[in-house]
Amino acid sequence: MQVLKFGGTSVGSVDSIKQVIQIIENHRQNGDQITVVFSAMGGITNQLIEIGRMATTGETDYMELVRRIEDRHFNVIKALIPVKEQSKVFAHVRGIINELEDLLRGVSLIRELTLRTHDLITSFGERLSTTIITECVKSRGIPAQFCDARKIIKTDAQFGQAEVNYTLTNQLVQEHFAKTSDLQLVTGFIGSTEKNETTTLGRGGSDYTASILGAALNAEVIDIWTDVDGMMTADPRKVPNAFNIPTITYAEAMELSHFGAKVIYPPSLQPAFARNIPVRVLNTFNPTHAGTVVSRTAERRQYTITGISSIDDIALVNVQGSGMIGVAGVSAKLFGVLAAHKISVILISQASSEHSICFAIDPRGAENVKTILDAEFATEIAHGHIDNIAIERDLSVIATVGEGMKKSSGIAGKLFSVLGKNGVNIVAVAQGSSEINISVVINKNNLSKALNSLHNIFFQSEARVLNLYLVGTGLIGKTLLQQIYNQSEYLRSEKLLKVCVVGMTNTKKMVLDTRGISLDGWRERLLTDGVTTSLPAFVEKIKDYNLPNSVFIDCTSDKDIVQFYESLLDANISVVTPNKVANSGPYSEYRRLQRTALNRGVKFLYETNVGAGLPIINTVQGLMTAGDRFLKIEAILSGTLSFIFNTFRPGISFADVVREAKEKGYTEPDPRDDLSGLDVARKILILAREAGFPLEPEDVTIDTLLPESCLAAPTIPAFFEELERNNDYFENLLAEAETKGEKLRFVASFENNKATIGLRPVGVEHPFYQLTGADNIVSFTTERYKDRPLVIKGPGAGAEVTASGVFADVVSIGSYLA
Ligand SMILES: NC(=O)C1=CN([C@@H]2O[C@H](COP(=O)(O)OP(=O)(O)OC[C@H]3O[C@@H](n4cnc5c(N)ncnc54)[C@H](OP(=O)(O)O)[C@@H]3O)[C@@H](O)[C@H]2O)C=CC1
Ligand SMILES: N[C@@H](CC=O)C(=O)O
Ligand code: NA
Repeated sequence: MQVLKFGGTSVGSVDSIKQVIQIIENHRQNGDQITVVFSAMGGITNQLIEIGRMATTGETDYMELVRRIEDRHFNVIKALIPVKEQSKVFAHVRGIINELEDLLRGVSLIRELTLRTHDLITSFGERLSTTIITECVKSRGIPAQFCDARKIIKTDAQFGQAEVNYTLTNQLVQEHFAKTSDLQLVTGFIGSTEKNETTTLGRGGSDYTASILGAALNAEVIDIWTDVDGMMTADPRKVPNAFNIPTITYAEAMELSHFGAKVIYPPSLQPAFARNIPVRVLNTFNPTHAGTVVSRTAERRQYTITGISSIDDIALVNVQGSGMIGVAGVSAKLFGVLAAHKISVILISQASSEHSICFAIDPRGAENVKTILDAEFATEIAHGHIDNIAIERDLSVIATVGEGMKKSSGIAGKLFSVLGKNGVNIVAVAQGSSEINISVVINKNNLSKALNSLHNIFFQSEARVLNLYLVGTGLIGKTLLQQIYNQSEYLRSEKLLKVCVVGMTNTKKMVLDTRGISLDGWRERLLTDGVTTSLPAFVEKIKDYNLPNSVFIDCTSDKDIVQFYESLLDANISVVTPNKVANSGPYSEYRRLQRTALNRGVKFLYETNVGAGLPIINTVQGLMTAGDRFLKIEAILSGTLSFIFNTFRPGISFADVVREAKEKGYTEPDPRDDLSGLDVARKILILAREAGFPLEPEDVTIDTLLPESCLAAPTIPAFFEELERNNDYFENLLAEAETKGEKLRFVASFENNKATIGLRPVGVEHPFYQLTGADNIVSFTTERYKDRPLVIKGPGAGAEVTASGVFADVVSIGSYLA
């Protein structure tokens, strides 16, 4: 025997009832012996409750609602039962509705609704749905019988939530089923007392009916047909990556449902559980999906945890005081009084110091709880043994559930670490000794971020999402987007990293979309959906979204944007940038950003500040971490100037060579920054700082290579004009060097706390002499690299190598967060 149960949405419309009948027919074709339980059509039970309420107040409009209920059932008859059989069924249903109307008239007369009458009113939902479906099934030639559960499920007289008399019920069920071979279609949710008064079975009612029948008939399986593909690893409305759980134990299902997973109500499965009958949760609207099997033992799984659930709004009550330490009975008194007032406690946590106990409750009852406890502990509070009862609101609780957590170490570590890296503060923690649930209380505004980052980390085979916000879609920004686009498949399959650009902006337009901006059409998206740029608004939105694993990428050379870095880092958002402005201002600002990132456990990365994608900053940081000490740095740090002095020849215009450097993507957005030496000054300053020296910008001496008039040029076109005018000056510089067999190199050096930069002619014996193209070279002399320096050399400017360095920083954050 198999027991099937169809919930409210499954029997909620003509189309869905057709689906249900199809499922029943499939079972019959397979030769399965089945019994089917039905809920009321979706929404009807609530309407019946409302009708009952209206009747007690004397409102007569309830008749209108009764008509609507009747119409909904009549429409099913019209659609699914052959015309010539309809009138008989209409009459039958009308009879049931008449009974309801008589009852309501009575209620309306005495203006009183007892729980007993309430149960009787709500019983009509299941009676109506099951009646019409029985007729539909019979009209298809299937021998079927309507079975009113009130005849076989016997309960006590606790109306609203009656207790089942299993001995009597089992006997009645077995007798009933022994008498007939017709398919039994049973009303869910209802039963009756021994005096035949109608009762209801409380929360999870129809599932409970299926479970009672399954247990009494020793069914091989109970199928709960719903409108979702079984239970999910998390609520898919909050965690888009949530997926189906194929098997789950009763205990896990119980824990998850306590924390808000509402697909089934596991306590109602207790009779099935006691007899070790598996329960399948299936989708009426996707019947071939395997759903979820709930059973005593789940098969071995891929993941250590089974699901994550949450209660979105809770309040935490904190009872603390020195008078609690070592005093027996405080918690007994506390929880005794809560129980006496029927206050349900969601979670409890007590530190072993016994100094405080905190517990979570429904926030709607918080004021009441405070009043109760203030009264109960009035003496202790008056004597100062217990502090005032404190209530904290706007909190959520997240439960991480799984049998796989039992005796497996590192789970809590992982949980706290991922929340920590995402800046989610943990207010309280509880783990039961069953070890299948770790619950954390957090601020409500972090709920979505916490759920998503936990889901991401525990369900490892799915790619972890890295959420990127890009400012600047110029040369470097657009090249970066192209590289991300080209590499996304590799990152997803080989690094389990899903890189998702969720915001982008330039000086004109900005667009934000938490679902991600498609990278093969980002320009169009920016044009069509973009709104006028406002950097403060962009940054505020990023903080508002509060997405896990967020990275802000600044691909501008803007000076003002850096003012946002600190608050972003403070909000646990990592920052990656090729922009040198933040790191080359006052030392205190540089230091503050480093500290903020460190304190927040997020990353501030800027490898491309020096030598573009060449691993220069990482190398310096590596040496520093390992305890080396820097003695001297000598370097060529400008790709632009390298290129210029490797290309400029007598007879070629110097200005044209600079133009060519710009076209090749080597220069700063404003090439005056390269030619004036400012760009190199920033780089040597950053290198010195990374090497542990607290230099200020004014500590860098610049021997400029430009004539005064070029330096003073007010615009970029005027600058190029000045370069044209000074062509002789540059030719002379070159000629002078060449006569000595030397080459011109713009060299930066740092030694004895002093940084200098300037044009230096270098002879053939000098290591910088051979440099070609736009290459950079850096030579580090340190305590450990003293006899021969550590040298890094290669292309130090250009869109591809720079974007690639930015990209590498971004991906390293992905690995760190994982
Ligand atoms: N080229 C190279 O080899 C290297 C460059 N870098 C650094 O990379 C950075 C970017 O350079 P590059 O791509 O050439 O510069 P571009 O001028 O090509 O692009 C800058 C982008 O930033 C946008 N932008 C500027 N200010 C703002 C603002 N306030 N708000 C929003 N958007 C803004 C611009 O918008 P719009 O499009 O509307 O003008 C543009 O899209 C610079 O800091 C540079 O120093 C670092 C290492 C090497
Ligand atoms: N304009 C710079 C680019 C890298 O920072 C250069 O020429 O080196
Ligand atoms: Na670099």
